[in-house]
Amino acid sequence: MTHLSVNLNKIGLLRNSRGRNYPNMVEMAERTLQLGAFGITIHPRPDQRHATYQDAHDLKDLLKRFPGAELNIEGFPDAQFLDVVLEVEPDQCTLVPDDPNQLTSDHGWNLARDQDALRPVIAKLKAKGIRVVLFMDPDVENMVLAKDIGADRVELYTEAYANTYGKDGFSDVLATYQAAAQAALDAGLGVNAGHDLDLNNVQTLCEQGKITEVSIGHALTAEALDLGWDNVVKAYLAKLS
Ligand SMILES: CC(=O)[C@@H](O)[C@H](O)COP(=O)(O)O
Ligand SMILES: NCC(=O)COP(=O)(O)O
Repeated sequence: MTHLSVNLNKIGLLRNSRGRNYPNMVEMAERTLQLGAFGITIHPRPDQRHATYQDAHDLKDLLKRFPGAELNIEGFPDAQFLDVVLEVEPDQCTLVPDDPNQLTSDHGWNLARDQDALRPVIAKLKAKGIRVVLFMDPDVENMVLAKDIGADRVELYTEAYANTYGKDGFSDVLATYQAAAQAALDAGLGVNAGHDLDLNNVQTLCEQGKITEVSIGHALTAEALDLGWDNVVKAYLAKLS
């Protein structure tokens, strides 16, 4: 079974578009956890275009009422992000190499270049008992280094997987992800996955049992426009069970 962490960025985007607290992030998170989701993910970006730093605090308070459920905060480790994460102390922090002005996350870490900057950040987060995940492209050769610099898990960036799903050449791309997941496991890392996963493509990625957790938000929110939020969360849980 693979854990489902629902990314609520797009709930924040809708909320922020009208300047009122509707839809309410905490209420949507509570509803999602009551449906059986393993956790909640948010990715507060420096411009707080969707998830905010205050959401991180509010969701941490909510998660105290759901023993066993987890809060995952994703983002680039700039000073403000790290201050918030070290104060909130989520169960998991996924470090993502995004620039502030990126539309969305679109690449994993270049560990050969970034390892010296990442090591102290990872150590500081782990000293607080926070599980640290590195957002990574599915490159087999980087997994040992990810472990060496202190990561607990990697999150495989799955846009390439999603873009080729069901098309010519997909089997080769799937093999790349499965090999990267196995290399991470062999290096002593846990394996998460995320970005552009959806109800159609998520099961194939997870069926070999190598993926501990998927975080899904954009497609899940769009699918909920057709199927309803509760039905979509339940559908993902069924696919991942
Ligand atoms: C790291 C990643 O791929 C996603 O978790 C990210 O949160 C997507 O961010 P947006 O919701 O801003 O596109
Ligand atoms: N880390 C991936 C995530 O949290 C959500 O990505 P997406 O489903 O919004 O593409």
